[in-house]
Amino acid sequence: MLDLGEIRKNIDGIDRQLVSLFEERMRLTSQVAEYKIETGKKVLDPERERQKLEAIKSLVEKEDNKHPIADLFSQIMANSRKGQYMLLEKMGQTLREPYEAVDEIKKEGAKVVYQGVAGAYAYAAMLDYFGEDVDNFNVPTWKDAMEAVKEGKADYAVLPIENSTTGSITAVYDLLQEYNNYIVAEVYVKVEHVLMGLKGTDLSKVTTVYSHAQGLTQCESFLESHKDWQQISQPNTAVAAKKIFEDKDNSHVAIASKEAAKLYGLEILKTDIADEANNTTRFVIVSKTRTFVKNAKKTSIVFECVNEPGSLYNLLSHIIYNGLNMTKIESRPIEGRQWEFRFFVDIEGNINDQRVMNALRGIEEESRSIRLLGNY
Ligand SMILES: C=C(O[C@@H]1C=C(C(=O)O)C=C[C@H]1O)C(=O)O
Repeated sequence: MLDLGEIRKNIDGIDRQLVSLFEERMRLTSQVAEYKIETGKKVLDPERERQKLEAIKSLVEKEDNKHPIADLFSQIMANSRKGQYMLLEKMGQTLREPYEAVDEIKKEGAKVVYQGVAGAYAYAAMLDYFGEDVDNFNVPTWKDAMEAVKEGKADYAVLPIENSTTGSITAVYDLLQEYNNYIVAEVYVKVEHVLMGLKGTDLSKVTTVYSHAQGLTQCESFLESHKDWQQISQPNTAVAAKKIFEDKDNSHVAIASKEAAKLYGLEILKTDIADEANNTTRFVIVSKTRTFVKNAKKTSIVFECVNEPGSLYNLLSHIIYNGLNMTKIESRPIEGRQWEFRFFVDIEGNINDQRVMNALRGIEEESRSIRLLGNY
């Protein structure tokens, strides 16, 4: 009968040796880092790593151990690189481009662009962030809003990035990649649909309800109890509200935001009519300048990795290794390279946080490309 306790004691002895050898190896790789700091040589040396893995595989006696030993040494080398990036960042050898750190994003006198019409949810997000008196204008598309910021016609654009029920707004992610604009803030707007009509509207005499198709779908249960109402969709909810105001027919009602009701002087006939009580959209405030608030808590990046096994896993390992919390990952196809993707990632932390610096450094060194999208 084998003695489990005895076997485990032997394993413990071997592990002690492995740990001490590992630490000795890490000390040597720190010296390599010092050499690299002096000479400007890159941390990752793929050829050396390839040769190392081949050499290590040839050392094993048992064929079955070839794969596990290569796996183990890949991890050891990846960790030695992470340690080296940490040293490089600590020594001030950062690759990060400079940015302007401010106490607050400047709102006074700012010109703001949003997509849609007054009373739409982007409009509500803008008022929420910049205040009721904001100098603003609107454009037909999200791309127009990005363009207005790029050309300096607006200081900031307000763009929806994700909805709690329907998910990411992928077209906006693509625009963040296409334009060199930065995310400087975010705003969460609860999409609260209300029923509105002309002052004194009698619900029992209503014949027609206008809204955006999404608005009608999102209030399905409420509309079930008004089956006799004809449902007519409009380009967006604010246009539906405007229609009620212009048509002056008190048998017509609209489903839109509270802001739209206020803007067109309509009476709110019923609140909270959406099926999903916590329907929220997250908007980002985008600027042409690299200006981030000092107390920013979230870092957004976009990177591309090479198309080979484990490459995404390896890049994400920089986030895990530095103990950071990843709050979002979104993949989007890369134009002109079929079935290759770029990844948009949000992590908790300020870009001056040592752990964030280390992780971004590692991803920067080992990805095909990386761009900082914002810190807010
Ligand atoms: C330690 C070095 O840096 C990196 C890590 C390696 C390792 O841990 O063996 C090997 C090559 C480099 O990618 C080195 O260049 O020797």
